[in-house]
Amino acid sequence: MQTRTTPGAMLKAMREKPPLVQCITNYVAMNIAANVLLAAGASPAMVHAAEEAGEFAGIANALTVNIGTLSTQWIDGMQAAAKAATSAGKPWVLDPVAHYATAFRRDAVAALLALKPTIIRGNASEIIALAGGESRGQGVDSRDPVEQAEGSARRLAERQQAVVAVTGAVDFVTDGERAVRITGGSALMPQVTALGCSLTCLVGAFAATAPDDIFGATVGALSTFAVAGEAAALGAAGPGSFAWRFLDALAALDAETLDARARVSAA
Ligand SMILES: Nc1ncnc2c1ncn2[C@@H]1O[C@H](COP(=O)(O)OP(=O)(O)OP(=O)(O)O)[C@@H](O)[C@H]1O
Ligand SMILES: Cc1ncsc1CCO
Ligand SMILES: [Mg+2]
Repeated sequence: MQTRTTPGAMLKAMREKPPLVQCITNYVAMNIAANVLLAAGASPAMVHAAEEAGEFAGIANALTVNIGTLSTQWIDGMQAAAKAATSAGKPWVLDPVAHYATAFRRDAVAALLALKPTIIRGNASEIIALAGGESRGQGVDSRDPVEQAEGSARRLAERQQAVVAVTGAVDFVTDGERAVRITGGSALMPQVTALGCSLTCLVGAFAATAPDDIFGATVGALSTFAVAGEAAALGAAGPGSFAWRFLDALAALDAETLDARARVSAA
């Protein structure tokens, strides 16, 4: 492992001092993402209005920005919050949902990238397109394997001076120099909408807990999903029962089990 603290130690620290995480996320994800953060031990707040998003970022410990259900008013809130987080030295995470699909999304993401996100989390199609490649994504769904996005992720991390996380069957995390793969999870995860969006919020929670180890925090959050996903899949009959089992598995996960089951290898 190339991180300073283990995922389990970070999970424990997060539960001992729950971070306030401002999540600007989409209408589809709001409920499940808030429940995921509560199950993991963080305090979520879904605050996006332009009138208050910047002010709220001043009191939150981390910010996450997801463009899933975008509108002009939301963009103003996202930019105000990102600026406030950056100027207060707090980590913020960008989730560029389907940014390749329309000019509106592409422009919004370009403006957000200019505000220097600390971490970028997306699926393989999103990360390939963000680095300037040809992606096969269909709407919000990835149609590319993560292995194909590894080079794109490294280039994007260098260009943006950010940690980049690509998720899928095997996750990949890089800061441009270090890189790891994380295995685990379940094929049922992409069958439940907005689990990726929820993971982005959890990455924010881990980053709030370990702001001096952003790479390790990202690996910690992804490992938590991988281990909880694997546990939830054991008794699941399909996406419906997987969804509630996943929340239960997250809430039941302890630091020792996480560290014993997390499979992180250098890439
Ligand atoms: N085939 C798979 N096997 C195991 N885990 C998976 C698989 N596909 C996705 N995951 C896991 O699901 C979680 C969400 O990642 P995914 O790449 O599906 O996000 P996403 O496409 O942004 O999702 P959404 O847009 O629906 O929120 C991650 O923890 C990832 O590791
Ligand atoms: C289905 C969907 N549409 C816009 S955002 C979202 C959630 C998964 O990204
Ligand atoms: Mg997504």
